[in-house]
Amino acid sequence: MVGGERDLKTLDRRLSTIAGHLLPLAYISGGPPHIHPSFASSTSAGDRYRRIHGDVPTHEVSWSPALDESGKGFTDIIYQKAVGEGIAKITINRPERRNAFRPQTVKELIRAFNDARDDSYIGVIILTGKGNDAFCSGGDQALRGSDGYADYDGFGRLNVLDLQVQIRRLPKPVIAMVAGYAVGGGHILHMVCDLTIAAENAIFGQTGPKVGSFDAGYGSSIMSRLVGPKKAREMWFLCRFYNASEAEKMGLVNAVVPLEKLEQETVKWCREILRNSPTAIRVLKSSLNAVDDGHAGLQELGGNATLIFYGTDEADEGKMAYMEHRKPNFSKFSRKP
Ligand SMILES: CC(C)(COP(=O)(O)OP(=O)(O)OC[C@H]1O[C@@H](n2cnc3c(N)ncnc32)[C@H](O)[C@@H]1OP(=O)(O)O)[C@@H](O)C(=O)NCCC(=O)NCCSC(=O)CCC(=O)c1ccccc1C(=O)O
Repeated sequence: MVGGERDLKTLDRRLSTIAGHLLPLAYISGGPPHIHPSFASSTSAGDRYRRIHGDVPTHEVSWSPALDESGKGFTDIIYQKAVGEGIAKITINRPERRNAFRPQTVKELIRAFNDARDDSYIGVIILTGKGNDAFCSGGDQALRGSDGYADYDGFGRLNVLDLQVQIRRLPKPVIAMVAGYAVGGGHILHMVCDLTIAAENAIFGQTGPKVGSFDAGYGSSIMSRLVGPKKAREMWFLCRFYNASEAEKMGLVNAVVPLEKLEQETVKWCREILRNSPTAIRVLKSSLNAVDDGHAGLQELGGNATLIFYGTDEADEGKMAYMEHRKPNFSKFSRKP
């Protein structure tokens, strides 16, 4: 093949690739056609990715109980890991209180999230609530005192704020799996998760101003990002509840599925993520949070750059020179344009 012919073929191939990525006209004029998330696919039938990888498996997941390094059990949560796949599931287990959290609940959640972060086999974490009535109804109002929420030791705390930061900084995707109520501090917990899969019976909303509370941190700023400043004011000022399909339209959730399919669909999303590069996912999570998280967000993103840089010969040359008491030879590394 002569040069010109080859160039034309390359151009033709590139044009068809670009065309494949463009939205169909119907999308642009009338918005996307409604595809039930269960049937939505990451790839079009017959494309190369699908031929190589096949469909995302939908077989039933098998959970086994998990502990953290302390070996201590949990009372307020259930911590599980999927057998043979990198998924952890953390369940708030106070259904008699609509999964309201107390300081003990939050301490246990922090322990479980820490463990899932440290376990290199785990790539995705699901946060959910026990039963079908509630994901989480926020702070346990029966334990609220003048200095926060107090349980065993009598000291008031707002340790759920530490949990929110932990979820944001955790370098693995966290998926909120919501059935029933996600209200008050429970609504904020789902918002700080990376993705939310909701059952058709899910109900979302803030209640703080009704019960003399508010979250002026992530609960306000992240919400404003998710649903827009006007809608965020509506949610906080009026304290209305929104059903799953309203929440989906507002951009609060990624998908709405029948209640009986909730875990199956959530696990499918986990499996789809687990097929992808963990480092790409890690850096993307920190970059998607970076602007909103200010210096802490940049620090997280910057830490990822350092982590990746340590894997290069250039960084290794610096370390080896120090260890061998010699000058580093950085001249062999190009100053890339
Ligand atoms: C969730 C409901 C809408 C469910 O209604 P329904 O299905 O009819 O059930 P009920 O009969 O109301 O509830 C069953 C049972 O559970 C108890 N319960 C439910 N929620 C709580 C709760 N949050 N605290 C304590 N107890 C709760 C309820 O009393 C019943 O018990 P009985 O013994 O049978 O009476 C509805 O239950 C409801 O509206 N719940 C209250 C929701 C709420 O207002 N939550 C608190 C919002 S404020 C908050 O979460 C602050 C949290 C916080 O820590 C914080 C502080 C400062 C900054 C940030 C944060 C933060 O981000 O979290």
